[in-house]
Amino acid sequence: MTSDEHGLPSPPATRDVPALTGTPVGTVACPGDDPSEFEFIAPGDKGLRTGEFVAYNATVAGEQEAILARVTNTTQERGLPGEFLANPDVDPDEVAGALGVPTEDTELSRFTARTIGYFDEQISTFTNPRIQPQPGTRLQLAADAYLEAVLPSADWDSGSGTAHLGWLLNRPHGAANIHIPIDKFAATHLAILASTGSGKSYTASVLIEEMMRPASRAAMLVFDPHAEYDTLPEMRRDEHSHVFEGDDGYRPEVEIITPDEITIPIPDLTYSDLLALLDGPSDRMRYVLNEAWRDLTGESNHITPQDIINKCEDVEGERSGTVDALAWRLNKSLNRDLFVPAARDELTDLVAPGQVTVLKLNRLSQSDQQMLAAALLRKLYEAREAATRGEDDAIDHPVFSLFEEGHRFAPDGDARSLGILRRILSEGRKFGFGVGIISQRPSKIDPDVLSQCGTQIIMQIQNPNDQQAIRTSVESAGEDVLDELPGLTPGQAVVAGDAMNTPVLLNVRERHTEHGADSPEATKEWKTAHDRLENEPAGVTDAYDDDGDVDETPL
Ligand SMILES: Nc1ncnc2c1ncn2[C@@H]1O[C@H](COP(=O)(O)OP(=O)(O)OP(=O)(O)O)[C@@H](O)[C@H]1O
Repeated sequence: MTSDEHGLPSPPATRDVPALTGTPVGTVACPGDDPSEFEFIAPGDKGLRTGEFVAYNATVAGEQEAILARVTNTTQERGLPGEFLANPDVDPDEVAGALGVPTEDTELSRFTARTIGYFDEQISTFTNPRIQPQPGTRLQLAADAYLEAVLPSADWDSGSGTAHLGWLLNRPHGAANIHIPIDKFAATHLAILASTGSGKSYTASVLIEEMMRPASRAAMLVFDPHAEYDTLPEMRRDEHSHVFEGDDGYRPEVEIITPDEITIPIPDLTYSDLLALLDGPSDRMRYVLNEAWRDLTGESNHITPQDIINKCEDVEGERSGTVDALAWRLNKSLNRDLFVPAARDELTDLVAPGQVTVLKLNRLSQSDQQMLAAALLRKLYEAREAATRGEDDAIDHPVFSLFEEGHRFAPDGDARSLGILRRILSEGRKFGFGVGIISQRPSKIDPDVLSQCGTQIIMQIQNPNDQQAIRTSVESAGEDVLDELPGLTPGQAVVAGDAMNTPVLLNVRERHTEHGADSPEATKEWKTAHDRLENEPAGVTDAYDDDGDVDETPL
């Protein structure tokens, strides 16, 4: 492990690949079922687990190459006889003694491993030689420094920013750190998928912290329906200055936009947004509104609900029943604090380099959250398109947008935000617009959206439908890796896709800032709330009758 002057892990400094091999661990027994697989035997006490990396030497085109393989399965090869172990009164050591074998040698394991290949420094990725190791070939544990250098698809010489996500599972804390290239997942998008409570928002916060460090200074926008990212301003605290402060005095800006500050400008809506807001409009109402909206948006950047109603009246030529019905519907849906008349002409308050903006959407309905996302994403996307074409430099830097509860914004079904998200995910790379989708229900995400997320961080997933959705949408994670998902514990993840040369299992690192989304400790909070009620001064309504029963007086 390499670290900086503050002891923080730092990525490999050069493209030079360190030696692959390390401690001897086992011996190849035979080929496996699949042409890329082989089986090997190793003593049980070597601590090898599924997901671990082993290596062997082979001659490829006349050159000696060290070949990397991943352990995909493990079974017991030989242990103490079951009939003795079935009797709990018999000490296993006595059995081993009676058999004449030392206890530490009685466990042998048979492992299946899948060949990944040798690391080709010319093309900075693995090449599978498709040569099976001969039975009897010695295997070694792949060295930490080698794995740090070759697992992520980062170009260490380029000086591009990387995110320290954690360290390889099965290795000691911090022994083999994984730094993933930010440019890769910011360009071809990211998905963080896991069951509830498995560490999605924790991992997303680790990524945000990494992206906001001085080496990256990202422009980030977080759609946060559960107010889980409130603690990010801690990045600016002095105690974290060794992590987040640059030599030039840079510190990340954190803008937390609260629900009452969030607005949707009416001129930023489309005709179909308006229709979606209205309660069951008739065909005639649709026609009138369409005409009115086309005229109005061509004329002004400041539109009130009354302006729309007036324009509808112009289209009809009189205050008809259709206009009255539209007026009732428009007032009902648009006469709320959420909608404002003035178009958003400034986006730089929301996205700026070195700034993460968190939109706390917790008091908005799901359809309002989708409407807000649709209007804002369209604006941002247009700005990025214009900047890339050299037509406007309002947002002249890439943008990365993260969606908590991603299935709300890009559901496998209908949502105002789905169309623009699909577009950004398929074309955003050209315009420097990256998206991160976080979700506990991969099966409820639009399959096109999910399959366009080039890098995946997948944590524990139990639900078979969600596992299946990942299998069909995520090409890069092999069956052997996906089989691990149910057994992962919070904070453990599989990382696969564009940011990696091969999938890895890792422990996500600890956050520098506090985690803002811990589950409430229900029993403790009930007791505290009960004590508070008991000690309330006289005159305050008591939830309980004198006899201790709940007071059922109607409210
Ligand atoms: N890498 C980690 N290191 C330490 N603790 C972690 C890590 N990842 C998760 N945890 C712990 O696991 C718990 C759940 O994490 P988190 O809130 O991120 O889950 P989640 O998947 O986002 O859940 P939800 O779907 O309910 O929002 C947290 O209390 C957090 O403290």
